[in-house]
Amino acid sequence: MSKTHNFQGLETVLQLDGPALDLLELALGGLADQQDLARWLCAAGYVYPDSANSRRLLLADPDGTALASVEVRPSSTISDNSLDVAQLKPLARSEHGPGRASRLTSALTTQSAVLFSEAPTVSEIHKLSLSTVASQAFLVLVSSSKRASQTDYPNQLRELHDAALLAGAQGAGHLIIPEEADMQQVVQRAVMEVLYDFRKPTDESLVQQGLVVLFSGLSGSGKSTLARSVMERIHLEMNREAVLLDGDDIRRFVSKGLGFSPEDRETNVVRIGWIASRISQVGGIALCAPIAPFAQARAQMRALAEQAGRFVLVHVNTPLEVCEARDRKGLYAKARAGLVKDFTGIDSPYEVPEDASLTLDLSTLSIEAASDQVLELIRSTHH
Ligand SMILES: Nc1ncnc2c1ncn2[C@@H]1O[C@H](COP(=O)(O)OS(=O)(=O)O)[C@@H](OP(=O)(O)O)[C@H]1O
Ligand SMILES: Nc1ncnc2c1ncn2[C@@H]1O[C@H](COP(=O)(O)OP(=O)(O)O)[C@@H](O)[C@H]1O
Repeated sequence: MSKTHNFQGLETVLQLDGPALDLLELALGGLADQQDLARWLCAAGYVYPDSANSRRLLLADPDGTALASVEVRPSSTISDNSLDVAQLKPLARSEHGPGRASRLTSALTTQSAVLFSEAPTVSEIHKLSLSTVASQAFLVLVSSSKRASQTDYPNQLRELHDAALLAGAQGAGHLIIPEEADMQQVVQRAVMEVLYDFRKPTDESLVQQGLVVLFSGLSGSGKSTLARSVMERIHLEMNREAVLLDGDDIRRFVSKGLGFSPEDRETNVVRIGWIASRISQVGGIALCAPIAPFAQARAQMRALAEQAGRFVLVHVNTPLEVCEARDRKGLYAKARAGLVKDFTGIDSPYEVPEDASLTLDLSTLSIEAASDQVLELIRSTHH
């Protein structure tokens, strides 16, 4: 999610993520409307129209480098709950994203272009090399931000550059257009003359969508046991990559040193959310099994995950009495005796989720029956 803070105490800095950065770059290069950028900033919750009394913002990349400054004010169109942007000024060159050197961010004024939506096929290269105009052509791969974040994208770019060499074309580059921008308009602004348009209708179902599943519940409720069973079945039955981010492992390797105060728990859960969303971004399935007792941290995890792909929350609501009776680690006994403080369910709260896609009581359901339900949910979120 976006981060807003003051830069050297002077101006508000908005740290943008992938699609917003792509849109900013297009707007700076004259390929997208500044107004599209304003709408995106509002829709994604970066700025709120009613709180913007004409102010200057610095738009930064995730490293905090300010790429542009912009003035925003509430929209002059009364019905439009958005912002007007003015004076969008570049400050630094972008360095994020794949294939930086061959990325098109302003109009190709001198060359004619051949458009692709994936790496050129052998027959397309052949057709191109026979053409009398091939030597004037520039090959352009037109992609979305989502497509460009997939792991095979660098390969596609390499194949595009090879194709340009083989066909004797002028060169190759790629245009990354976020879903929020008008693709047709960007292409028209970027390319003066289209020699061939080899683009194929994009079938989104072919782009494997990532998923984050959060199993939240009390210690001993069965989160890890269930998540492990789900992971094995995803590998076997769906032939997909799934990674288990177990609460205990994360505490050992990622959140070592953190305790169980509400602040430390939030930090822990958001870290898991960040790692999970990176897995999801490349089409993987991340299964997370922390207690995650607080709604606020779960919401942050959801926001991170939904930027990358899908998110589902499974509430493992095995009753406290059962978890306590299991007490595999003896921690409930210690908590009751006051030897362990801030123990969830004893002297630290568990806020029951109101946004769970599934609620499973593992004192009455077998692991097989529970994992059947989770698998069904996962399949239904994957078309
Ligand atoms: N005070 C306190 N409260 C709750 N749990 C405690 C506590 N101290 C240690 N443990 C052990 O730590 C595991 C929970 O860690 P999590 O990272 O999942 O918790 S949280 O999401 O950050 O709230 C949890 O493991 P699981 O049983 O796998 O859930 C406990 O074994
Ligand atoms: N139906 C069930 N589902 C999940 N766990 C069960 C079930 N019945 C018994 N158990 C036992 O309960 C314990 C749950 O522990 P674990 O999966 O580590 O929970 P958590 O990760 O929520 O702390 C395990 O020892 C598991 O064998």
